[in-house]
Amino acid sequence: MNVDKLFYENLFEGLFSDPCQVEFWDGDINQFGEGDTKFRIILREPIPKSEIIGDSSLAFGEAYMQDKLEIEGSVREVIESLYKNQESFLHKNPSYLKLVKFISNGVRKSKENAQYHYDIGNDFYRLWLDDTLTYSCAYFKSPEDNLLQAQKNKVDHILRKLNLQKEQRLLDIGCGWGELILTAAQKYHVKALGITHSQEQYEHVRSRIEHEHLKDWVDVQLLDYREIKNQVFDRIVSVGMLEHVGKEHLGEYFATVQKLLVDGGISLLHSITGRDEKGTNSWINKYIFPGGYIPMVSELIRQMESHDFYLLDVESLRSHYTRTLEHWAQNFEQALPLIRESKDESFIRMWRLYLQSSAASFNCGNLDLHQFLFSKGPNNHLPWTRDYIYN
Ligand SMILES: C[S@@+](CC[C@H](N)C(=O)[O-])C[C@H]1O[C@@H](n2cnc3c(N)ncnc32)[C@H](O)[C@@H]1O
Repeated sequence: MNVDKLFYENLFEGLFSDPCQVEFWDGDINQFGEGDTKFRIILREPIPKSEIIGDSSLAFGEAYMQDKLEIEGSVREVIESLYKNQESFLHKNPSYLKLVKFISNGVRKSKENAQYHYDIGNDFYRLWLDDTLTYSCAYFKSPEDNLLQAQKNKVDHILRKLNLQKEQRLLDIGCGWGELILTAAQKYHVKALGITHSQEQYEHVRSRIEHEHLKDWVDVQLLDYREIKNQVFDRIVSVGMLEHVGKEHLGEYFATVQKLLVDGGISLLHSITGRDEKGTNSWINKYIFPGGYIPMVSELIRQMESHDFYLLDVESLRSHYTRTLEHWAQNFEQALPLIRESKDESFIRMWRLYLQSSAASFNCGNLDLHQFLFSKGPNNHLPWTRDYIYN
């Protein structure tokens, strides 16, 4: 028997928690696990052993992108089947435990990283996000909520938590396509500033401000969170942006919020959180979110304490992110004929893997989503119960 095949057979043996088949490049088919096969992996050509040993996530992710590896069945189920067998997965993929390399996300690098992900066409994002182009975990108050409703629920939920008062100044760090700042100005009559690194988001928000006649209330600027000078805010919110900051810069993020918030001011941080210090997956880091780092809850709470913030409330929305990703992944597949007009197959396979593997990670609990509410110094004006958020 060919030595390469033995390597693969050892690798796949006991790797998945479900029975599956692997079809090799020469037509040989191996069954792993007993019972009805849940999925089938087709290796159209061998992936070099050195690549798998060096970094299995990267090696298999790239093989999938390049169509050297095909999956018959659900991509998400394959990844969940891996994650559910955590011990065997880690034993066979020691490279997975490597700590993330030091990443220096200075202002210039952060901008470059953000533009890599976001400036690939608003038309592309329009095809699979909801109409408000909200690109973060939604909030499904009822199982019947569609994605648009759930994204609006999320924005409302956050704005309620912030306990906004008329004429207050609100800063949104990483405002995306602007739904939160526009809604805040319309519903609560606050003065809102949104910042983003993405040129395309910036132009979209500017045109929404114009169309919705909100020039006196809402502003958007192309700025890094470290570039805001000579201004203070009563409320600071950041939704789905901290994941871009990087482990080495978390302190800088909290120091910035500390500097920009008035005494007694309130901030809400909505971020993906992880369960170990690895912080990110190497394939995701190379192809989807360069410079990204998923912090642990404990790291964030330590940062809040060392920057003298008062933690008010923490909420997990993990299952809501699984469902959000299911919506995005389904919209993405439905939009494929249109996506194919501007994107090639390797891009499509890359995004499919990103959306499906993220859904698997949230569903298996490797990733979570937390909203943290905290104040600069004690705030004695907030209502005494959480009723103000829910009523
Ligand atoms: C996942 S999107 C979330 C957008 C929006 N908050 C939402 O919920 O739809 C992340 C946002 O963070 C912004 N961003 C990333 N790095 C940034 C930085 N260093 N300074 C300011 N904004 C940044 C991106 O430009 C993008 O707008």
